[in-house]
Amino acid sequence: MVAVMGVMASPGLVEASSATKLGLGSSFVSKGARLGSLTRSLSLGASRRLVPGSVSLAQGSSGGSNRLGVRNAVSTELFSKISDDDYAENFRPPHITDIFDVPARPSTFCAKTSLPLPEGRTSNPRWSTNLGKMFVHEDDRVLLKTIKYASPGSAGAECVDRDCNFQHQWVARAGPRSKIYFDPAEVKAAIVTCGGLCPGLNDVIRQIVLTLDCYGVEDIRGISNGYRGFFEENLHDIPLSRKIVQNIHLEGGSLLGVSRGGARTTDIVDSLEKKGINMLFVLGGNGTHAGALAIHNECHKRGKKVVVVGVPKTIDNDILLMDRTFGFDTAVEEAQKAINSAYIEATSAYNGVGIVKLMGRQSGFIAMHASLASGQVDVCLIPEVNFTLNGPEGLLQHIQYLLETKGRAVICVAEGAGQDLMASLSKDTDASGNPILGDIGVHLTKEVKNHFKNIGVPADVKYIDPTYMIRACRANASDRILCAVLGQNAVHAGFAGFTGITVGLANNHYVLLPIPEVIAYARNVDPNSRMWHRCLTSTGQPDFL
Ligand SMILES: Nc1ncnc2c1ncn2[C@@H]1O[C@H](COP(=O)(O)OP(=O)(O)O)[C@@H](O)[C@H]1O
Ligand SMILES: O=P(O)(O)OC[C@H]1O[C@](O)(COP(=O)(O)O)[C@@H](O)[C@@H]1O
Ligand SMILES: [Mg+2]
Repeated sequence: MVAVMGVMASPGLVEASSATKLGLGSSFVSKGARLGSLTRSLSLGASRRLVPGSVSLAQGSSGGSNRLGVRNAVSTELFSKISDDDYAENFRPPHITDIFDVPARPSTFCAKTSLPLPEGRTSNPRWSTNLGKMFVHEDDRVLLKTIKYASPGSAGAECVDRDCNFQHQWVARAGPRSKIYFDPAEVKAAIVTCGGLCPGLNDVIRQIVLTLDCYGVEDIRGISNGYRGFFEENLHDIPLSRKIVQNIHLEGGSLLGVSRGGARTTDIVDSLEKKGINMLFVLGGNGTHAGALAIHNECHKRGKKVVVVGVPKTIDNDILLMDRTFGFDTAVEEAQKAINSAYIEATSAYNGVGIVKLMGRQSGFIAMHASLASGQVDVCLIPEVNFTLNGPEGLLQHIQYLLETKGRAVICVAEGAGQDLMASLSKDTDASGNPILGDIGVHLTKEVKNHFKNIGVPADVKYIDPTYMIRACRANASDRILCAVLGQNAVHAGFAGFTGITVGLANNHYVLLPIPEVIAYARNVDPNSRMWHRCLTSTGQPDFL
């Protein structure tokens, strides 16, 4: 059980001593922000699930404090003492045998051949001799966090008590098990891709199909256009095989198509039942995984032996507990072309200003990493950090200063940044419930042009929006490897009987995580993180507040 204990606010832990020109001080997030998310997760947490990342005293990686709107110092008895056992319980991936009485059988996975097994055989005799130690032990675990912080005030510290005691957060290791819970001949597998596009979707689809094939599964289908493909009459399933997927990774997009909206769990599970699907692979982000969890719960409620396994897809990299999600690396790399173009335009023009907008609805990871990587960005703006346009500390004044001192300015802005600066802030949402954002790139461009026009200084402002070009491209080599391992591990997890889980790269190892742990809230850039400070060090920008 979780025993509540108090942690008194100690301002020294979280507030920077002095606000420097670099603005590091004001970027520190208050303890209140952190506690806000813990309180939220606990009060919402019907399942008593813990969100380990949300209990830091000194770090605010869950939604910038500006988003959570909780900046007060906290002196109430809010913190929970979380034991290693609590973590073990919360990270235990749900298993089909938790609910159904299903016998284990020897694995049919054979990585070396896709040839059908000889008549009457359920296992391949070559394993023991040829494949050596290929199976993961069911008790293998990966340590999620590896740093022992000496103080809650240490950079990036995540602590659950005032002494910052080390917590063993063990999570299940991904990979093929020697025992499986499905007869491949009886498996009807389906793959669905939801939400927005992301480089690498086809790689993951391909790897799931190839791995299913290695287990001996023949009935594999793709669901068209996301969750809608389950119930929209004009959408038809796509048969999948090793041959069909062989070269799909050479193109961006999704062979199956994507969509937003259509979170009709009952209809989806009706469709699963009708089609006899018992192994469902769901590729998508936070919303998709919420849908996958609902499907998993509904299947179990109906007594259907179905495993639901997620593969996190988010170009924004906004899923908790993972080192990175596939497509992110490619996005950062593709963004370099746009930033470099903005830089060339800005440096070649007389008083040139280059503005590049990158994706990142709530999380500025792409903008932050792309800015840091490029070394050509003077100002990086992300949703997690507020800024002002006007006044002596405002962005426009700084651009003027850059033109005076460098003769150019390059701005990289995440699409979710500065939403409060636009007059007609829309409350509309897309079909999935995501906020429809104002175009901060267009707004900034207009404001910069107006500013220089008003003060009678010529400025040549160029705006580049490469967002969909970045999202639609094929994955780079590094992401393709990530996709390969995640896709393969998703199948291993399904055959091993895990359900309501997702696969991920955590602390450089491949792991299985219960879905609620990764979607408790969107992962954000922590304005107090070392990475954001590195970005600020590189750009040299002030804090604009
Ligand atoms: N809370 C939710 N519960 C169930 N399904 C959801 C939920 N949020 C979104 N979905 C569904 O998941 C799919 C993808 O969601 P979306 O937010 O567009 O993309 P992403 O999965 O990348 O976050 C959509 O079909 C949407 O209707
Ligand atoms: O135009 P669309 O399809 O709504 O996509 C735009 C959104 O897609 C994203 O790239 C990723 O969103 P998802 O993770 O929900 O797919 C966001 O950064 C962006 O706001
Ligand atoms: Mg979403």
